[in-house]
Amino acid sequence: MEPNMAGPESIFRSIGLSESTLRRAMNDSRTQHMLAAATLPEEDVVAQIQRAKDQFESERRLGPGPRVPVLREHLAMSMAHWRRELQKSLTTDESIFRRTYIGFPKHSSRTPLSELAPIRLADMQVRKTHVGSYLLCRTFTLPTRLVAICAGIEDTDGVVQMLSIYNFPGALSATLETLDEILPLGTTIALREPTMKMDTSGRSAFIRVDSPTDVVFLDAKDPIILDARWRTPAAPSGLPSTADACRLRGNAHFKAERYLAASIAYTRGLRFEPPSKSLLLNRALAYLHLEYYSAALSDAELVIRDETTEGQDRVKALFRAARAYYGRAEYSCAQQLFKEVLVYEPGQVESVGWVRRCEQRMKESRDGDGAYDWAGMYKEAQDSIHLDVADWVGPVEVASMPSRGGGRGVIATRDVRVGELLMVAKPYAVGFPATTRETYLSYNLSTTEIHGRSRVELISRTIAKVMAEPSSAPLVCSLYAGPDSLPAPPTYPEPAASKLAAAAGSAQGNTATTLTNLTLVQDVDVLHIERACSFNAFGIQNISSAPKARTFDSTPSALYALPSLVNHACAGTATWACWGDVIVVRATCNLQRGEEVTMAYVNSSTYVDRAKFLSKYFGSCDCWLCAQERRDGEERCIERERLTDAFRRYTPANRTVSAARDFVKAMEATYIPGLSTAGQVRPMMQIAYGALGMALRMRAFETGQRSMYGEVATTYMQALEAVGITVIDKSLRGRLAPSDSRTTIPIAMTRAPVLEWHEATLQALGICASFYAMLDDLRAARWFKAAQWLNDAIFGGGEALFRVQYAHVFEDMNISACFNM
Ligand SMILES: C[S@@+](CC[C@H](N)C(=O)[O-])C[C@H]1O[C@@H](n2cnc3c(N)ncnc32)[C@H](O)[C@@H]1O
Repeated sequence: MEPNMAGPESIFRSIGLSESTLRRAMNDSRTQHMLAAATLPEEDVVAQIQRAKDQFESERRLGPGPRVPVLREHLAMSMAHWRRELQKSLTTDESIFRRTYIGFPKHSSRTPLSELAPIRLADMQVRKTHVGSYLLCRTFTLPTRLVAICAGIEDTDGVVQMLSIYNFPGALSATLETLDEILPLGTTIALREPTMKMDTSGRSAFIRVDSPTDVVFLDAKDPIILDARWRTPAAPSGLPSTADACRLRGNAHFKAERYLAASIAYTRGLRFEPPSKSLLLNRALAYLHLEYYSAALSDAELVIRDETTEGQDRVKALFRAARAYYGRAEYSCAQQLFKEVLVYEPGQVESVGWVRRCEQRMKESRDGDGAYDWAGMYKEAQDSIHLDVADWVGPVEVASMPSRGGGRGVIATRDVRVGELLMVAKPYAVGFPATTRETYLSYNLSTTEIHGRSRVELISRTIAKVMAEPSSAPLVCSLYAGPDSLPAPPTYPEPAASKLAAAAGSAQGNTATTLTNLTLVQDVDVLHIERACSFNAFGIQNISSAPKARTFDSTPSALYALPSLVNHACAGTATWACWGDVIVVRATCNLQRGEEVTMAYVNSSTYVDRAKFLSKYFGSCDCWLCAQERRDGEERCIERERLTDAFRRYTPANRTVSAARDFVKAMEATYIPGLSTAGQVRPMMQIAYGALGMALRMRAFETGQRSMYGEVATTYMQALEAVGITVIDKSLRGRLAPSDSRTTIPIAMTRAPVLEWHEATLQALGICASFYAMLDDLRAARWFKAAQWLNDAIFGGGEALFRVQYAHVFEDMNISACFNM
């Protein structure tokens, strides 16, 4: 469900570097280093990952060894150096490339601090996770970051070591101001079951924390701190010492859109003056921006419950609580509170708007397909990746599928028609490709892939959400995490689809104080989350934007709940499309009750391409299309890919009718009549016929030979047949039966095209345009309807969506009049 790698050109395009930055970057040694890594041929990526695996294995075999001491001054100097480097990279145009590994075994503590015994740095060993122990320490340097947040720490004996905390919420791409708020000088922490490792140079040791929940931020009044005797004096933190000063500091962060830093500053303020309403209200707002809705709700409710709260404070608290409920998809509760705001401030424009939005969301989650404004969503997705719509679960449920990894799948709960809506799901979390100068290369040891920033951010945001919305943790825990995952994924029927869907939005039972003290209550298993992302993440190709080249970091990466339980089939019984970050699944054929809902994880016509992609997730695909193509033999499949690549490399001027005819002929020759897929679904033939149709259309247009359009129409009909569409009326001229009205559709409305649905709609429009050019308005109108039906089967939305989606095509083909025919 993720894009493949591509060459440097598309990588740079996907990173979004400007020409000037690109030129500068090309002269930078780190760029060359990144290019060398990112454009490695597949075998080299595999080899690099194997080397990393070997290194982990040899460290495991070597076993624990003595700690490598480090001098306080040296550590302080290198921290200061890395901090300067970070500052420089954040304030200059320099590009930075960060390399990280995911998917290797790592520890996340599940034992509460109170049940752990203290350990000192001097008693720790390298290559060891100190299970059963905690390390009390405090930072004696300012923090910096590479992929992880780093700082120098000392224990009560004054012994020092470097600390690296990976996956801290909000720390990816954090500025120094945010880092200084998370880990200011003199921060006292307890590290649960810490791991000491050697760095990659093999010269120095450091403490590596993978799960941010293993870091416990200690309050000055904590018994552990009260009992501690430090050999060295604490470094002055420079933090404000009154609630009001913390509020001002938080407000400054808030203004600069550093919402995590703001929330931490407000939290510090609340330690001085616990019931401060303004601090609670401000923090609730910061949490809303961070999408930590349960935490926001908890703060707002504290203010609401206080009987002395009145006036603007009450209005703000009600409004923020309502926004939090809305974020948790509890639209009815949200609406009730927005209405309460209107009691205090009748006609307040914002709340009036929100009441309406709640109404619309409730309608969507109740009524499904007809309640969504598909055309509006399409337009909205052109400007914003985040769409505001409700989830909807249609006639589907989770079922036991023992032969599939994870043991589950999704089935229809009743008979379903082609094109019927099956589910609409908002993402659990989304990560975005690099837009700044900071680029990530992440080597995945579970799937032997290379990822970019989008995957690194997805993992980090998933961790943050599990921490901020603890009630959603079971959802993430239950996702399939690959064959090596421990513990094994839960067996069917738990958790059922409805529970998964509910957990995605609801936060019942949350303590909702997750970030209050920066001590996070929900333990996070980072390895499971990394692996769950590996096996369930979707690469978002927004239907409203031009398709992007598949590179290691070209598209946002998202995690969904119920859609993650749908198994793969290249010719699936359903198809998925992303409207912004919202995934919409529809049936591609008529389904009987109990029939499995499957969809293609990778949308490619070529068997070779699909097989390569899927082999990383599960052996080979057993869908009927792959079985058919395998019968043709690997050589022919490779030949089809070669022919397609060769034709695609032609310049437009060279894509002549005769070149396209040769392409069709050569492609036909790869199918053996009788033995192979001849006469059945042949997605590669759609490409060839599509190319010929296009070449013929260009020729007809250039020469003005109207008679040529007949062949254009026939060729496009053949293209449609190649993707499984039954063309009922292939006639090019002559009278149609009197019953054949303009609205009679000349194709069988029994299944959507296999794989290349967008091409199929364009080809049906090409047929329409051909009849229109031949002055056959009746056939043109009928093929126009066929194109709309093909689009409807995949996207729904009827004529309204068809109009916005293909407006430019109607204009280009000069067929806009067909709407009125
Ligand atoms: C996104 S999950 C799908 C749901 C999964 N079956 C579960 O129980 O959670 C993807 C994993 O399901 C399994 N799977 C999906 N489609 C499959 C197929 N066609 N053949 C074999 N395994 C498949 C693979 O193990 C794959 O990595």
